[in-house]
Amino acid sequence: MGFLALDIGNTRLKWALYAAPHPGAELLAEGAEFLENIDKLAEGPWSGLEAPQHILGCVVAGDAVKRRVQEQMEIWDVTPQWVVSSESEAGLRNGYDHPTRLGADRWVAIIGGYHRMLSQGAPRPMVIVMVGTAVTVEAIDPDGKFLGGLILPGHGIMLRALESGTAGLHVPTGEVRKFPTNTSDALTSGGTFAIAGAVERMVQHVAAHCGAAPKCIMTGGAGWKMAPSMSVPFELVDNLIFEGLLQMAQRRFAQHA
Ligand SMILES: Nc1ncnc2c1ncn2[C@@H]1O[C@H](COP(=O)(O)OP(=O)(O)OP(=O)(O)O)[C@@H](O)[C@H]1O
Ligand SMILES: CC(C)(CO)[C@@H](O)C(=O)NCCC(=O)O
Ligand SMILES: [K+]
Repeated sequence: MGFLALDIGNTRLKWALYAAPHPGAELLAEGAEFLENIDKLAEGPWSGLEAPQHILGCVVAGDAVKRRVQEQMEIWDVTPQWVVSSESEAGLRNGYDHPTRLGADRWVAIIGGYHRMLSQGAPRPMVIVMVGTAVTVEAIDPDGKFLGGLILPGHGIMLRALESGTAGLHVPTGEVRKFPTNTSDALTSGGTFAIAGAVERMVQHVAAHCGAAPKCIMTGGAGWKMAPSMSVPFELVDNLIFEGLLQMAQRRFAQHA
């Protein structure tokens, strides 16, 4: 009854094998690979796994990467399902102008975050931040409507853009400071507070729109680096996308168990 969840981002592929396709299922194995290394999954980390019965993934890295991953899955006799953002799923409504154009990772994280919030008490508005290659900042109302969200360059992209667009900004990573006094600290702090500032604005917008302070969740590979610089309380969640995939899997697969 194993369930393999996949999150294929623009930098890394993250995978997790669960004993069953529902929230709370036991985690049997997990891993992450940079996209350069995904052609070795079948002969490497996946070679010793018990064949999963269901696979559900979200991909934002493009069709070529998706095909490469599907090739690796040929060691098992199972057809993977890939998330496509829709108008509604798992109690959420998608307010995007064109719902299917919303990044699948964003939709899955919204579903995961909303159900995490519901499990903790009375419904609240939410802000969900994913800090990966790109940064996304999502707004959800207490009834489960995704209101809209921001897309920003991630820290790495911001730094590379500055390095390639200027002559004098090639320096090592610095520290986050309120008043940076060297180039390294100025760049690192600039990127960090650009993200923190965007999040703070979204928190204000959601509070004004919904009339209540939002519950805030942060996730993504670089979430832990951002957490100390946030101005409002955040719950840091290790992999919200897996939580969302388990919610979706329960609705798609569990009844056929
Ligand atoms: N000091 C920093 N603070 C915050 N973010 C940083 C810092 N240094 C690097 N980063 C960013 O962290 C990003 C996320 O890295 P990581 O690969 O762990 O995230 P990810 O969630 O797996 O990304 P994706 O899902 O988009 O593949 C890197 O692409 C880089 O932009
Ligand atoms: C914004 C990213 C890159 C975040 O991973 C991804 O969700 C994506 O490619 N989205 C498609 C465009 C959109 O969400 O509007
Ligand atoms: K991601």
